[in-house]
Parts: sequence; structure tokens; C-alpha cells
Amino acid sequence: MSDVVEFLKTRRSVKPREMTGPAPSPAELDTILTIGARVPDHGKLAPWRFIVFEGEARDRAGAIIAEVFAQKHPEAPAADVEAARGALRQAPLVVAVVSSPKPHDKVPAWEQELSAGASALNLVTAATALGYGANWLSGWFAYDRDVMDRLGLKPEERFAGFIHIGTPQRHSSERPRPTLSEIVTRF
Ligand SMILES: Cc1cc2nc3c(=O)[nH]c(=O)nc-3n(C[C@H](O)[C@H](O)[C@H](O)COP(=O)(O)O)c2cc1C
Repeated sequence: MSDVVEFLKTRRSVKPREMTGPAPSPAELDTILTIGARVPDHGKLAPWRFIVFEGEARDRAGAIIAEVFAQKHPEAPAADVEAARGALRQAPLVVAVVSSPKPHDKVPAWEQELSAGASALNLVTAATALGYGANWLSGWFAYDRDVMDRLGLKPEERFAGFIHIGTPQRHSSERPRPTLSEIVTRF
């Protein structure tokens, strides 16, 4: 079996709390983003874009997330506000995948959204192939219009997810997978 097949058969996500620095170097990040942009994309519309949160940018984004959370939950305990503030702070690098569908008479928005999902998985796969840990996560703030606006999303855009990337501190245990007989039928 080729190394690539073995890699794909055994790839596992890493929890952000089990990641530490270093983050990918600038050259490695370029490689990861380049692979993220190399996905099936009907009509070559590039219906996705990436926002990189690294270093103190994670704190600026966290301050926005915490502020929106506190406004909407004035009774929330301080610990919950702090958890919101730390949403993007565990991994040293977070890349948001923004689904950015373009009006098109032949390519439905659904296909463009699927392409954004492919892009998110390619980022996870590329980071993992370079020896980093990665995890595709969302969270309430990924769907909150105020957070979305303040992180720079246009009205038609949504987050496909946040890809947390860092150096794994330990090996992730296996996760149950569906058996093929549960998910495969033959027509
Ligand atoms: C769009 C999307 C959002 C996700 N959001 C979360 C999340 O917020 N929290 C979480 O624990 N897992 C979330 N996951 C699941 C993880 O990315 C991942 O699938 C899971 O940890 C299993 O990882 P593995 O199959 O890559 O090993 C999300 C997955 C997708 C596709």
C-alpha cells in the first residue's frame, strides 16, 4: 500500500487543547493554503477564501467573540465570557474557510458550498501531511451574524469552519468509523 493511502486511512484530527507551538512556518503555511485552494470547483469560481488568525490576531478575534457573547448573554458567568475569548487561542494557528458563493446560472450554491468543504478538508490533510495536528471546528460564533460581520464576512458569506493547526502533544486515539455495510448500497 502506498504511503499516501496509508496516511489517508489513518489520519486523525487533533484537539486544539492537545496542540502547542510551533505553528507551520510561513513557507509551510503557503503550502497548506495552496493545497486548500486546489480542490474541485465547478466553473472555476473559487467560491471560498481563507482568513488566517495567528499570534495576537487570535486575541483580537477572541475579543470580538467575547464582546458579542457578553452582549447577548448579560447574565453569563465571567468564565463563559473567557471561554468565548479563548475560542481561537488554543492552537497557534487558525485558518477560517469562508464559503463565498458567486451568483451563477449553471453552478448552484450547493455545489459551491461543497467546494468550500473540500477546501477545508484539504487544509486539514495538508497540515497533517506536514506533521502538524489539525482540526476542523465550528462553534456558535461561526453562525453568529454579528461575529461574522465583525470578522469581515460579506452578507452572502458563511464560515465553512475554522481549521485549528499546531504541533500535536500526543497521539490521538482512534475514533469509531461506520462500517461500509452501513453506508454503502449497490444500485
Ligand atoms: C463543518 C464541521 C464542523 C465541525 N465542528 C466541530 C466542533 O465545533 N466541535 C467538535 O468537537 N467537532 C467538530 N467537527 C468534527 C471534527 O472536525 C472532526 O471531524 C472530529 O474531531 C473527528 O476527526 P477525524 O475524523 O478527522 O479524526 C466538525 C466537523 C465539520 C465537518
